[in-house]
Amino acid sequence: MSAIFHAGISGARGRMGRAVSAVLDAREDVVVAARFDRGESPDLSLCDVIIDFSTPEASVELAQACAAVGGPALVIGSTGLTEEQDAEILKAAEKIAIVRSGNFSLGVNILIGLVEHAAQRLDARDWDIEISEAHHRRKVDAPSGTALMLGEAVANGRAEDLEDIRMPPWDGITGPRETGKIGFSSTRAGGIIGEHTVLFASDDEVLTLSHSAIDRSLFAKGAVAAAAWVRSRKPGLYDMQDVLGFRQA
Ligand SMILES: NC(=O)C1=CN([C@@H]2O[C@H](COP(=O)(O)OP(=O)(O)OC[C@H]3O[C@@H](n4cnc5c(N)ncnc54)[C@H](OP(=O)(O)O)[C@@H]3O)[C@@H](O)[C@H]2O)C=CC1
Ligand SMILES: O=C(O)C1=N[C@H](C(=O)O)C[C@H](O)C1
Repeated sequence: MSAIFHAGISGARGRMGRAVSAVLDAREDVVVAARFDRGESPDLSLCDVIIDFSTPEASVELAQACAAVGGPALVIGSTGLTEEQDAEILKAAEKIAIVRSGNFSLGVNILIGLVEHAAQRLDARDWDIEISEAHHRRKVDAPSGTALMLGEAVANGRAEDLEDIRMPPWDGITGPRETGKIGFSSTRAGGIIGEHTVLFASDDEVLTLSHSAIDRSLFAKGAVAAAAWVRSRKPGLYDMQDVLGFRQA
């Protein structure tokens, strides 16, 4: 058995916080040293690593607080951060190790590589790309963090900046589709856990790459694997590609 570590859960009473709690409680090598929500201040010194699925504001505050005292390490799953909030997380990662991902599932992290590969090989002059996602009615941000990661994968494959090729949602008299742009669309309904599809369409054929999350515990298991990985890393901003060993040296 690996060495015991002390974990904290931020957003502990939320959907993901409860899923993380269940995964941690089932492990013999983890002591849950802190569980906290809005308005509660954890004793950071009790934890080797904190897993955070809360809100953009709460994630930034937590990262700043941990960075100010040189630890614990963090796993951040919150989505919907602004560019400024992204920059604050990056700054905190100069002082502590942080794994951040919009999706902790193995399947999505494989999908990212497939999407980048396809985007690199399918000529942007012939192939249009649309990214669609569906989630439960309580999700507050759109497009999802995963959809944006898939957009980044397309942009990397095409050697472009996502912000330069991202289109506003289709609505009204839009005119014809601009060559080389990526469209995003979102559905919010019922209890859908998380569906993502990247559609590549030419005049002659359509290729779809997609992922379905069947149970929310999927993300919790990935986040706990990230916590076990990051607690002994040096300061820096990491993602699931690092945790899974997919990053090329
Ligand atoms: N990366 C991934 O794989 C995944 C990411 N997510 C993302 O995780 C986030 C949370 O999702 P979900 O669990 O469904 O949302 P919930 O709304 O169910 O849970 C969020 C929790 O965070 C709490 N919270 C709010 N402010 C603070 C704070 N300052 N400190 C600590 N906790 C706080 C909330 O408390 P209160 O209710 O009192 O406000 C609530 O308990 C979202 O951004 C979602 O998109 C979700 C699934 C997977
Ligand atoms: O809010 C959710 O539930 C989810 N959020 C993440 C996202 O924004 O991509 C990951 C997952 O799809 C579930």
